[in-house]
Amino acid sequence: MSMSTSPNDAFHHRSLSSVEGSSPTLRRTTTGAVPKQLKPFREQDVKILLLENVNQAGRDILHGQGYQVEALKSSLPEDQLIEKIKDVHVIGIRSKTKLTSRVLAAAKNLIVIGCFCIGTNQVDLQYAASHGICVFNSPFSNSRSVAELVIGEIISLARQLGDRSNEMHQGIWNKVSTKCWEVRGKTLGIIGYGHIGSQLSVLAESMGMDVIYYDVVNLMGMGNARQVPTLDQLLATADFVTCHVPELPETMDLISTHQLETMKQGSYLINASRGSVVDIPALIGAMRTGKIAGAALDVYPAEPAGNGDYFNNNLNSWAEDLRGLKNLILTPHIGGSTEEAQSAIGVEVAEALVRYVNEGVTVGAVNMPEVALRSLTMDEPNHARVIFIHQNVPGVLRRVNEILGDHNVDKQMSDSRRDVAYLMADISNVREVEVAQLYRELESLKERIITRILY
Ligand SMILES: NC(=O)C1=CN([C@@H]2O[C@H](COP(=O)(O)OP(=O)(O)OC[C@H]3O[C@@H](n4cnc5c(N)ncnc54)[C@H](O)[C@@H]3O)[C@@H](O)[C@H]2O)C=CC1
Ligand SMILES: O=C(O)CCC(=O)C(=O)O
Repeated sequence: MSMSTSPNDAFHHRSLSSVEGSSPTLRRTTTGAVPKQLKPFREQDVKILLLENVNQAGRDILHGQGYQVEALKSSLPEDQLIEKIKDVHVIGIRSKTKLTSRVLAAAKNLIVIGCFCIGTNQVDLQYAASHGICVFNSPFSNSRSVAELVIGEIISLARQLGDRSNEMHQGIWNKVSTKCWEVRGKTLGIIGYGHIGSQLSVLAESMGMDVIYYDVVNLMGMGNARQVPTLDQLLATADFVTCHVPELPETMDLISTHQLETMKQGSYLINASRGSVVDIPALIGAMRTGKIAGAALDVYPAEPAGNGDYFNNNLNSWAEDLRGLKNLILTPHIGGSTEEAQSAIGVEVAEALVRYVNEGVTVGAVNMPEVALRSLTMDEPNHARVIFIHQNVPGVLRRVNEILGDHNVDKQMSDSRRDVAYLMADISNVREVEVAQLYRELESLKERIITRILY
């Protein structure tokens, strides 16, 4: 049975008591009616693959639905991923699993991807959308954790804490104050003033720093922070420069030789965004000359799939040069790795996946139009929810409404995003045989990407 499409399986509703006991998404509607769980499938038929050690809180929510959940601690190399993804309906990943068009082409049953992180650059979002695969992420559950890590790094770099600690671990007492600074009164330059950048701005000002930021969008500064018109102006003014932009073609090597030359003598660079944003060989050169007095890197162009002694020249050709530098903090992509962030992300993304699988709701999706209708309730036993993902071309809605026309459409919503449109309609008083007929008719439309009927 293909869970994404078939309405033909036996009607299957859990008893109310078992639903209430287990469902984290169960809530009363504003009228007090209990939402009906919409399922054309048995929960145990829904196959979910979770990679990269998704937090237990998220796993519990998915297990609680009765889905089949396989959770692995690390990511998978492409060929193994292609094998594994073949029969799953849902995949959950973090930042390391690359869901390329090649991988997604093998995922014949996949209807939804959960990125248990902020970044979605690891997924071919357009390919996914054009194949009706919805993608969710957690847009800000780990922002505070990243901002706090950066605050720790600013102070650590200013005081050369990494070096002093390493020396003490080797038995060396090296009490120095030369080129060690307070951060009070220094200028922090934030590149990318989104969720993380703006949170960091507030924390930095509370330590007495002046904050400037550069962003491609005009944004209101928090507190006394000021937006500057060019990246070069930020680089020439800031004592500490920190990057919080997404991975995009425009942010590739955003900090390279010219930008490092533009920075102040003896300034510091932090990158906890994506490894492609900083040209690391150029940074190595700038640190060797003393132009850059210290740096902190949390992200790298190539990162290993799991934990182990992988940070060497086989992974990135310059890794051993980096490891030899002074006042350089290297962390293994832990910006969002706190208990608080991981459990919040686990809950947020798992709930979005459950809402999508069970109710077809796309609110919060990063590659699909956002569509929601209020939940069907137990008071509406013979209602069905039609979900029709289709190419966004003229005439489709007319044909869909011709098919739905013999039924009472209680409510309907449709929206589009680029080439893909998403229609959701609740129809009342339908019999199972009619559901199957509706399904067949919608499937026969040439613009159809995915049809799902939930009841
Ligand atoms: N190290 C880690 O563990 C983590 C890393 N991240 C990375 O941090 C990035 C930023 O996260 P958020 O602040 O939540 O994203 P966000 O989307 O809230 O903010 C990004 C900001 O960058 C701006 N921007 C885009 N292109 C730009 C450019 N060329 N120059 C200047 N500004 C530009 C945007 O206008 C936006 O204001 C994420 O995309 C992700 O890659 C996120 C979480 C954890
Ligand atoms: O912790 C993770 O797996 C990834 C964090 C990250 O880079 C993100 O949220 O974009």
